[in-house]
Amino acid sequence: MSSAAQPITFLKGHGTENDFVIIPDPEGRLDLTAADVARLCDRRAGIGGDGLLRLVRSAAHPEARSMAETAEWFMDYRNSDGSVAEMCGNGVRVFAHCLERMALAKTGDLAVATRAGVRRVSINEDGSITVHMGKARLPESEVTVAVGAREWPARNVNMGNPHAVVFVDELDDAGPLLDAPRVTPAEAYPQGTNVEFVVARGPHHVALRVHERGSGETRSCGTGACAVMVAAARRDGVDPAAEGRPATYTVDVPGGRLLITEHPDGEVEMTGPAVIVAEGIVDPALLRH
Ligand SMILES: N[C@@H](CCC[C@H](N)C(=O)O)C(=O)O
Repeated sequence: MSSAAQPITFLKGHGTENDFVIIPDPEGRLDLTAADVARLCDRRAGIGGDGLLRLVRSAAHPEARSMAETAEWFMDYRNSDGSVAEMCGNGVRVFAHCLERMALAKTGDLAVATRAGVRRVSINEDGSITVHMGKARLPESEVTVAVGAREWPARNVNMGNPHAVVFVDELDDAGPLLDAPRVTPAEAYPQGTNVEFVVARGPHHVALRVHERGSGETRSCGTGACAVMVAAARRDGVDPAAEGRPATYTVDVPGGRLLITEHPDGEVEMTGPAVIVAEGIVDPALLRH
């Protein structure tokens, strides 16, 4: 059934102010085009969001069917320009919170299928949510990020989706980030990348700004915070695999705070909030274009 033919129920939520339009579509009946997603995420003409989370049963989605035995639910994540991304760290917390609120999951543990694979999620008693984000990959490629006339060396970190992590003196050094930073060489990121600018705040404590692929500057990025934690740890000479003990960093984002732990086996765990702020019905006219 086409998305424009029927009223669509939505929720609006955020994780550290990385905000999402959430569309429950358990049986995978909606065909949301990139233009539909961009309309829904438009902050003036639509509902508004950095991205869109569609809740679909894994068994009902061709990209997730193979994960259906381990994870009942698939997070179909799109950026606000309608592009598809492999993973969204803040999104997966909001996704799990939404399942719990809709009585589709219980407090405790659940598995969520994503394009980057299955992620284990724990809904904690205090309302915070912990996600096992998988292992960071650190391709050795030399990468440069430039904004206007300034440029910096960057670390290439992959958390299922791509990141270029830049250490700067001040978070304002990169200016207003109205356009995507230039990242070279282009071959390091064949599908484009998210870019994080990072400053140290204290021992095991950093702060970031992020320009997201497909969404622009946002107030938080969960996968970005994980990429930053791993890059900052290596920069500080901290390597849990070599030391045999986990390392935890506090990562401040413009919209709040995330706690990120890297374990000796390389697994990265993220804990942070998830909030639902509204529910409603989309006027089908919004998607008639
Ligand atoms: N905000 C997200 C990341 C969303 C995807 C990203 N823009 C991409 O294209 O990879 C997060 O919290 O991780």
